[in-house]
Amino acid sequence: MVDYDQAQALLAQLAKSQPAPQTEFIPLSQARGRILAQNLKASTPRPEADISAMDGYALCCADIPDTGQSHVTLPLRDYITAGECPPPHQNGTAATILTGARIPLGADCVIARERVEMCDGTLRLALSDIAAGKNIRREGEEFPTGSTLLTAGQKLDWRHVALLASQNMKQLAVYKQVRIGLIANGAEFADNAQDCRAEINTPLLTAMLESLGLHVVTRVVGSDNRQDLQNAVLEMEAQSDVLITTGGISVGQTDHVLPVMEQLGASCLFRRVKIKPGKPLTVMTLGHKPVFCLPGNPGATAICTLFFVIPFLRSLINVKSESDIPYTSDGRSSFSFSSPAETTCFVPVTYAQSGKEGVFTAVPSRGASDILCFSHATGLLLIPAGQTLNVGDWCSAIPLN
Ligand SMILES: Nc1nc2c(c(=O)[nH]1)N[C@H]1C(S)=C(S)[C@@H](COP(=O)(O)OP(=O)(O)OC[C@H]3O[C@@H](n4cnc5c(N)ncnc54)[C@H](O)[C@@H]3O)O[C@H]1N2
Ligand code: MOO
Repeated sequence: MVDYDQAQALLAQLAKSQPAPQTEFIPLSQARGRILAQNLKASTPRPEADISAMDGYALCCADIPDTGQSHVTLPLRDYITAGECPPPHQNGTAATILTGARIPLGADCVIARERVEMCDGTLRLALSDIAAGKNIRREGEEFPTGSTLLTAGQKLDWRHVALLASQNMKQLAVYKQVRIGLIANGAEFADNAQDCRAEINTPLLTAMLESLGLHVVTRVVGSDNRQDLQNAVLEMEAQSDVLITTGGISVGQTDHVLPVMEQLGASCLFRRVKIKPGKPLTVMTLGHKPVFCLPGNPGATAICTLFFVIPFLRSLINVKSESDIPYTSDGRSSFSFSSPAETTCFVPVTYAQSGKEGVFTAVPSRGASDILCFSHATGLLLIPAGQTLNVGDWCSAIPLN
């Protein structure tokens, strides 16, 4: 049995010993949720050229005669739409221009259509409306050529897809998805069990892990038969990079995960951790493949995944933590809690803003099997073994959403 810090140190070592993530090229349409494996510098600025921000009329301020009048008239010449390269500005005229169209060389101001009057094909506009640069989006004002747009390790969502599209990227390099083989086991999950129970852990873990950009394959072994479990392990091992089992890792007569793994030649990285909930957590390696054996209680499974499995997988797939929801939130505790001398405890909490500071409040939990507490909580606090959290203490929580 190891303590929390020893388990984390062993997992960090195990992560280092894993092969470097492989990359592949995918089309932009499949980029969402994947981890970028290349840096992206702008080869095209945005906007690509000086363009009009309004439907209106392009003119050159220097052309406007100072007549001392409040209004001025200009003949209308060209008609410029987005997608065409307009001829240069003609002195003393205005050109009709649509939003997004390129500003003709020599023009430096756009007056919105609704600000002018038309009289016999001539434009009448207020002098006070005319100002150099008005309603013009300048080339590169969002970003010039050469600016860094994205860096490797970025988990891609619609924001990054927009940047990739701006560079006309049809293909991009991403890390190959780490494949997770997920096995739940227990005779209570067979459809025909006398006392059939709802199987929660594979949907729970799939939802957690897929949101990290991982590829998850699941298998529920609805029996307490050791051979069935062994067959499932072999089948899943062949199609995954990391194996996760839930249930059957404690000391009951039907807890077959450990003996099956040992029979298949797996070595133990650690067996049980001094944490609550989640004590039975065991990590093994089958060949080079990491195997996380999580306790069956869904609350314990969720906590072990958040504090052990996900940090391990994040380091494996090179994902930058700032590219996701911030990994922790900080605030003061509104309650006190003491962890036993040797056991690190996890407490579900809510987080609310009070003045300039966040405040954590404990959410009641029935322990390792409780899943409702997570829906009432926004985060989890870790209270190290032997330590007391007092009211007003500053602390950090892992957010749950
Ligand atoms: N004599 C001892 N008994 C137990 C100990 C111990 O140290 N000595 N540890 C307890 C702790 S702590 C935990 S946690 C559990 C973990 O046991 P297992 O990992 O072997 O899990 P199971 O016995 O298979 O199941 C426990 C519980 O969770 C339910 N479960 C399991 N899998 C799922 C699933 N996929 N979906 C929903 N619910 C699941 C299962 O029905 C049981 O109710 O052991 C304690 N016992
Ligand atoms: O560790 Mo168990 O998960 O507390 O019930």
